[in-house]
Amino acid sequence: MDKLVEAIRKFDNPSVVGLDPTIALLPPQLFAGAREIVGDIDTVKGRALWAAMVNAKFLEFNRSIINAVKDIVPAVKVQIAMYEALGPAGMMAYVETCRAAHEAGLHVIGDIKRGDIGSTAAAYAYHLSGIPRPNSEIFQAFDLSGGASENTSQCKCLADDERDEGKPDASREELGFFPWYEDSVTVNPYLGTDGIAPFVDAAQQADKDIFVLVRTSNPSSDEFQELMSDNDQRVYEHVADKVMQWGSDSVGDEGFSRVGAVVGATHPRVGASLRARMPRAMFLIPGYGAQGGTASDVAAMFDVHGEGAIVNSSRGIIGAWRKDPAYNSALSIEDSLQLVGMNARRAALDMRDALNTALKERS
Ligand SMILES: O=C(O)c1cc(=O)[nH]c(=O)n1[C@@H]1O[C@H](COP(=O)(O)O)[C@@H](O)[C@H]1O
Repeated sequence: MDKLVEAIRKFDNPSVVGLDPTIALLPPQLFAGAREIVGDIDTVKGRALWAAMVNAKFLEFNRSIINAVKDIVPAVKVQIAMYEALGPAGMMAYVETCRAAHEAGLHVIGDIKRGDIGSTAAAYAYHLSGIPRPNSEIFQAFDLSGGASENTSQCKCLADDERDEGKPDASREELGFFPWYEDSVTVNPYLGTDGIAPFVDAAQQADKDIFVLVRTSNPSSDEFQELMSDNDQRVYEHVADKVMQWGSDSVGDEGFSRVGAVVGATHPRVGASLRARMPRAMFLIPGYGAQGGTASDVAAMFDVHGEGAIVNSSRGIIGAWRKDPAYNSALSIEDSLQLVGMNARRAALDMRDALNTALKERS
């Protein structure tokens, strides 16, 4: 987590902007003329065109936000569900969003919330470690290796593209190619250690991080997470102990392991107790703003130095333009996107200031 801690310090801002676009969060003028372009929505072609158009607009919208906040926030969290919902083109919009954020110098948290049996988790973990070269196990499993020169050259070509951008170092080159542009991903611990271990290994290999769901922000999260076990511990406390264990071999120079914890802003008391229980875990704290969490709710989830946590707001930032009286439907696309960016920036600055004030006031 060293790089994330450094980025937070650089901007004196422990917050992350969530890029969770939906059609309702985009200014309607972005879809002007959609009917003519899409034609008959009840045809396969019409729906495919609509999905492609929405994805292109998501990307345009995200870029305007990234540009507006890249000099004041350290990170973005990109929620894959919003893109996946639109089919294959959505995955490209996800990747291009991550790429745009990465190229703007932002730390990219891929909110992919994966978790599965070990062999499947190993495949998901390629989000971090990169897609392997053709002579490696995953290609053999799909029978794509064995002298398949075409595949070899395809992979080499993708690696070359990256080399041209001057990104990967030699060890990354050996691993494979990196189409996702994520610095960390979220994972679900419900399947236990074998579902998490591949992510920990991949993170270690690729100098990246993971965030494990420990105490989530949503209303029914207590159905399982608060259950009491035989030894008087709640389920989320067991998960917290596992997070510490999974991260024990990867504590960085700043004192945090590669295995962080997701703790909802909507549980201030539990969050404070988890802080003490997981001193080496960086917290990713969603639930600020739209879900009701406030700066004073999350202040106790930071460590004594006011570090060790990053707070996410998605709708509260990317949808801030909707409350701006300066918005009107006659604005041009360019002007509406400028308004989106300006409001996102203002909301992000307000959030930064609120968090820093709450951190100062608690001591
Ligand atoms: O892992 C997450 O990021 C996450 C965990 C959690 O407990 N609660 C939670 O809201 N999230 C995510 O954080 C974002 C919250 O969005 P807003 O409520 O709009 O700020 C969404 O992408 C959620 O999927």
